[in-house]
Amino acid sequence: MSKFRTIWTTEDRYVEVIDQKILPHELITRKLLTYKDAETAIKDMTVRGAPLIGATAAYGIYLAVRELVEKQLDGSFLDAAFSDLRASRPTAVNLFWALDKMRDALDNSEGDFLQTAWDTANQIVEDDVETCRMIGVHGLPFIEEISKRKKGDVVNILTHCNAGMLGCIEWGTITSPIYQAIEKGIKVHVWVDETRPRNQGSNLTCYELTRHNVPHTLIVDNAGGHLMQHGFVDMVIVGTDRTTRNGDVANKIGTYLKALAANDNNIPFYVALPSTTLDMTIENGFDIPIEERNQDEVRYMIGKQANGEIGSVLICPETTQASNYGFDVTPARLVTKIITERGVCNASEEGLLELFPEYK
Ligand SMILES: CSC[C@@H](O)[C@@H](O)C(=O)COP(=O)(O)O
Repeated sequence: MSKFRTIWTTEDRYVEVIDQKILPHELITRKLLTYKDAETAIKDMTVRGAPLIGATAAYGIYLAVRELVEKQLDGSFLDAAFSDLRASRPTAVNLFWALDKMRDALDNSEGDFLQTAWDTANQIVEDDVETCRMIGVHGLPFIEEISKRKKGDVVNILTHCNAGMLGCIEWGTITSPIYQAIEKGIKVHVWVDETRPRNQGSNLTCYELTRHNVPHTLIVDNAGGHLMQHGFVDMVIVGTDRTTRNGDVANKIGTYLKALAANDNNIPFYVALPSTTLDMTIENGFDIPIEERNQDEVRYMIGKQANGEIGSVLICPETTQASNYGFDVTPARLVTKIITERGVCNASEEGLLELFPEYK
């Protein structure tokens, strides 16, 4: 299966990303020349998805070191880069993980800081590719099992937001088992929640499933419960932006409601978790900072208009105020299993520690 990447380096050692704000209508790339470009790309969601946010921040630090060296700036410039990038988005812990990793590497560098920053950021990217591939290896048996039970009939999988390769580097977390199932000839169909207000489901998940010839159907965010009640969903699989010590899972707003509906209908609810999204410093999900974004993301909808132009339309009275929480927390008790690059575990401290004993 041919894959594409969401972030890559150029011959002149800058960084390029896909502009996810205008997918699926146009495939345009943006070159990041400074750490400020990386910061803006994260803030305005040119790039998004926990692992990709982390990778972009890591390259942001590389770009800051490069600017510092080229313009002979002092260390306060790098400190500013770290604090600006840290403030770019609050919920996905991969951002802070990647920045800490860059800080450690620079603190322990024995000479060429620029090379250290370059190597470390590149390694973060390559590691994510392998992590996602392995999540697919460990997640595939769940799809295989359902396929066998259904005697080779289509396995219907519901997902929310985009935890595909567009949220990562390659493979994706929830899409990795799906792509690997398709490669094995298993019949799969994906129900894609549109995921208001930014529509990562309709814009991004549908885009990448189309690109990989995966049968899928777009549904409104409120359809999942109905589909589950009528036996049209065999499993739910979602990504995460931060999973805490007790197994609580923060993910795109609306994930919790899908977990409740899955639980009520005895449908397994899986979370694909790269270890870079694990936050063992937080006991439970209530302490996760939940992003609140601009209300206009709710008040307006963006799309391609009949004249071919990409634009927005107001969908409520001019004076109506909106609230825009970006994420919610699914309690561990509603999660059937967590699928990581090291294997599968229960959504609990015990379960996570079995796979990640270094956090004991
Ligand atoms: C592998 S990506 C996992 C999560 O980051 C994803 O499910 C998600 O919620 C993305 O939110 P976004 O606001 O688009 O960055």
